[in-house]
Amino acid sequence: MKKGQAVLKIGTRASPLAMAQAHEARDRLMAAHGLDEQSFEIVPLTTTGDTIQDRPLSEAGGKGLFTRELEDALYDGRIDIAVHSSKDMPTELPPGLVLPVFLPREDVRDSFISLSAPSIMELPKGVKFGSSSLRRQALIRRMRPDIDVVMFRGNVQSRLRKLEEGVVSGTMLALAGLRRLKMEHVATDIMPVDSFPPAPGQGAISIEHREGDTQVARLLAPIHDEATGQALACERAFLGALDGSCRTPIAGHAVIEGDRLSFHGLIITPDGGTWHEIGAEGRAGDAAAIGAKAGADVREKAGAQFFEGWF
Ligand SMILES: NCc1[nH]cc(CCC(=O)O)c1CC(=O)O
Repeated sequence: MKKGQAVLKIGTRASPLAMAQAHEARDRLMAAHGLDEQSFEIVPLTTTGDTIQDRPLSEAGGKGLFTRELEDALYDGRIDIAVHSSKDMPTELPPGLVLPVFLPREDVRDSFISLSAPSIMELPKGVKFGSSSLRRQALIRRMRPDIDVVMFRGNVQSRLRKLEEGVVSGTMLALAGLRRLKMEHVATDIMPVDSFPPAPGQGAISIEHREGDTQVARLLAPIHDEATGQALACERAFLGALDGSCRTPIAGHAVIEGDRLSFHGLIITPDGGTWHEIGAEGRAGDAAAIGAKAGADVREKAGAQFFEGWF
């Protein structure tokens, strides 16, 4: 792509966080190739996941709700690339599409947000806590079985309003999202990864495009971050081995140091009462195999009855 020539169409959800992620991808492409804004068009699309506000996404069909519209637009050429939160990406892609590019990962941790207590442990007994993530709900219940965990959706602004109105006493958001929105200051506390492990893919932006689109692949190559790609290969393989869906509280976090990878995974019942953890280490180049084995191992450790009733 040369200056003033073809325009790369960047598909994204229309939410403020998704738009920030699309701009980050565009800015990295501009810097890598010495291009200006005229070479790119950001195309915001509304997805099913954005329009359903009244019920848990896990009931509405789970993963894919945020990505299907973008994938249709890739198929019919309305967009050339789709920028995603990796956390929202199903482990299996539709035919003819690839997800080969990951931008350098933001902070993977969850943040606790409250106007009434400095930490989860200091929340008064029995108060309401809002989250729509089954993983966060289960991990909160593990820490505080007395707390009333309620469904809570919507963007950052609407969640903060509900906190002010006293609808809930606390909620949780990915620190990465807050940072990208320049709203880190609303975080009350930051959860440690050991006791509150993040979702597979949390904090990483990924880019999907049509298989065999070599022009786009070449354009994207310089903005891919290899360490993030390896961590994500491990985490997504872990999720895949567990048939990961939104109905399954699963956490998985891989850390890359040089050519080494270490992984921590956890599966937990929705009530937070029972969980199984797994640790794994190996070569970063074996990321996907390490994640898949960790998934198989934790599944065996847990036993079939662990999954009954909620898979
Ligand atoms: N499912 C919504 C979603 N997808 C990605 C992020 C945060 C940003 C990230 O993890 O990269 C969020 C919101 C949240 O969990 O706070």
